[in-house]
Amino acid sequence: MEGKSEMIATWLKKHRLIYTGATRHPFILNIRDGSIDLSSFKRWLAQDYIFVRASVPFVASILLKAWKESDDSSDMDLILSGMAALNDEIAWFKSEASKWGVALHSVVPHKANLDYCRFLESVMSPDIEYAVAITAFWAIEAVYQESFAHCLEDGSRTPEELKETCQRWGNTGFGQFCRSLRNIANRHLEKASDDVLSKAEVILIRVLEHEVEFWNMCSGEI
Ligand SMILES: Cc1ncc(CNC=O)c(N)n1
Repeated sequence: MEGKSEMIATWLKKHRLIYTGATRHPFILNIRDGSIDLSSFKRWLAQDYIFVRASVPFVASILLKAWKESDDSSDMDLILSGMAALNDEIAWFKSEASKWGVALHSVVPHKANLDYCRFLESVMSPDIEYAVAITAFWAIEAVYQESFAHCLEDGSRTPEELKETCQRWGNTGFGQFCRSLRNIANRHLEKASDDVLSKAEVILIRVLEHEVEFWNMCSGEI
């Protein structure tokens, strides 16, 4: 197989439409142009809190795979920093929810969220190779980074009260974290068999589809 060195770039080119669908979703474009409906934002806040909690065991499973399978101990340091960020994030969701009057304990997860959390659980299986799982982790984080960074670019009209949310994932430190994850994924994909490569490509597409469904759920009237 030719050119295994930048698999992520190859796949992003190949699956550009779905990637753009996930990172430039109307939900994000509506934050960026200031037309976001606050009930949609609150729905996102409540549902994402559930998703972020489900991300903790997911990231823990990746930490375990890195410990077992990686040849580079700095992988673990980065993944551990991702876990620490989730801890801060959970505290942030609680304070943000109380600011917006959203009662997190009574939130019922919607179908798209349940489906996505079930998908995360499937990737936690010990049968899923590290290269595949880290590709999924990168994609999950990259979608949020690219989406929220877009809301902070010059010319955006993001409402003042939503800027802190956009900063959470749109900041340059998180951008660097995503680039480091991408480098780790590329390095492991380079050594992977064709079978593992095709599994990683499928996982990447699944993540992007789940992200689109998640935004759809937040935008909808349900
Ligand atoms: C649905 C979804 N996708 C990605 C992220 C970003 N990861 C951690 O915060 C998130 N919070 N929610």
